[in-house]
Amino acid sequence: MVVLSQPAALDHYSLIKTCKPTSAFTGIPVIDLRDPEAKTLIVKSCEEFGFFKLVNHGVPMEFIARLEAEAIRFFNLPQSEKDKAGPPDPFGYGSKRIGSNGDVGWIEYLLLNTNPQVTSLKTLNIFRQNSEIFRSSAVNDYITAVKRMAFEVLELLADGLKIEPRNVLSRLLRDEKSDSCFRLNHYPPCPELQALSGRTLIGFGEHTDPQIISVLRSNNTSGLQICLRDETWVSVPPDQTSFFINVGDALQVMTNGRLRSVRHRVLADSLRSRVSMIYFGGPPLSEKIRPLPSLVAEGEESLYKEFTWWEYKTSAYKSRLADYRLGLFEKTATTSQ
Ligand SMILES: C=C1C[C@]23C[C@@]1(O)CC[C@H]2[C@@]12CC[C@H](O)[C@@](C)(C(=O)O1)[C@H]2[C@@H]3C(=O)O
Ligand SMILES: O=C(O)CCC(=O)C(=O)O
Ligand SMILES: [Fe+2]
Repeated sequence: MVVLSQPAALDHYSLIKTCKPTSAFTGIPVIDLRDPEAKTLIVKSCEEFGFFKLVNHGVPMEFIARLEAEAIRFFNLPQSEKDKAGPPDPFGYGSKRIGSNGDVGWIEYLLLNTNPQVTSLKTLNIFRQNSEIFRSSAVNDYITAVKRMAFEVLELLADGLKIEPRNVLSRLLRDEKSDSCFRLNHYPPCPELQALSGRTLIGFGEHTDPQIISVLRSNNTSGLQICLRDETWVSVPPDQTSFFINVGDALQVMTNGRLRSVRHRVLADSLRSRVSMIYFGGPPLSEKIRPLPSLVAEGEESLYKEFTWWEYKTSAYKSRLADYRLGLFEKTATTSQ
C-alpha cells in the first residue's frame, strides 16, 4: 500500500478528501439586471440557492480591470511590504489566518472598511504610504459602482417580495453609517497539491457571510463552491465579467428565514492563482435586525430573537468560520443547521 504523506508546507492547513471531483455546476441562476422579470427571478434564486450570478450589471469593466491589476500589484509586493499593512485588526493585510479564532486557509487578503470613518487614521496613513492601491482611485471607483448595483438588486428584491417601501433593505447599505466592508483575496497556486491526488486544499473554509448581501467578483480561476439545500457542494464556474450575489445571515433574519444565507467555501488550485473582490453590504451597527413585519404572516412569529447588528457582529467575530452563527439568535436555539 502506498501512503501519501502530506508535504510539511501544508501541515497547518485543511486538506479535505474529495471522493469524486466536484464538476462545474451548470444550475447557477443567471439574472440580467435589465430583464423586466429580474425582481421575480431574484426572489426565486435567493429562495432556492441564496445565490445567483448577475449579468448586464452596469459596473464598468474598466473599473474591474483596474482594481484587479492594482490587487495583483499589491499581492506581488515583497512580503515585508505587505506586512506593513497588517496584521488585520480585523482590517488590513492578512495571510493564512482568517479572523482571530484559529481559522487558516491558503490565502492572503486585504480587508477594508468601506466607511473611512471606521478605519483608523493611523491605519489609513500606513496603507497610503505603502502601496499604490490605496493612493489610486481604483478601490473607490470600484466600490462606488458596485454599491450602486447592490442598491438596485436590493430594491428589486423588495419589489419581488412585495415589501414597501422598496428601499427598506437598500437604505441600510445607503446609510452613511452602513457597516459594510470590502475584501481582496488572493489564493496563490499550490504546486505541492499535485502529489496529493484526491485531496483538496482549503483556501477559505466553509461559512456564511454575516451581512445582508455580498457581491463577489473573481478572475477566471475556479475554486468557489456553494452548498446546495440538499447539502451537496458544487463548484461555481468562474466568470470574470459577472458578479455573484450571496444572501447573508442578516437578510435571512429580515425575511424570517424565507431566504437563507448560502454556505460557501474556496478551494485552492495547484497551478492557477485566484483573485477575488467582495463587497459585504451590512447595516449600521445600531440597526435592529428583525423580520420585516410584512414578511411575517398573520399567526406566525419571528423565528429569531431581536438583536442589533452590533450584537450580531460581536458574536460573529467570536465564532469560527464554519460555526452556525444564527443559532444563538434563534428562538429555539440550535448550534448546527
Ligand atoms: C473567522 C472569522 C473571519 C470573519 C470573522 C469570523 O470570526 C467569522 C466570520 C468571518 C467573515 C466571513 C465573511 C467575510 O469574509 C468577513 C469579513 C465577515 O464579515 O465575516 C469574515 C470575517 C473576517 O475575515 O474578519
Ligand atoms: O474569495 C472568494 O471567492 C470568496 C471569499 C469569501 O467567501 C469571503 O471572503 O467571505
Ligand atoms: Fe464569504
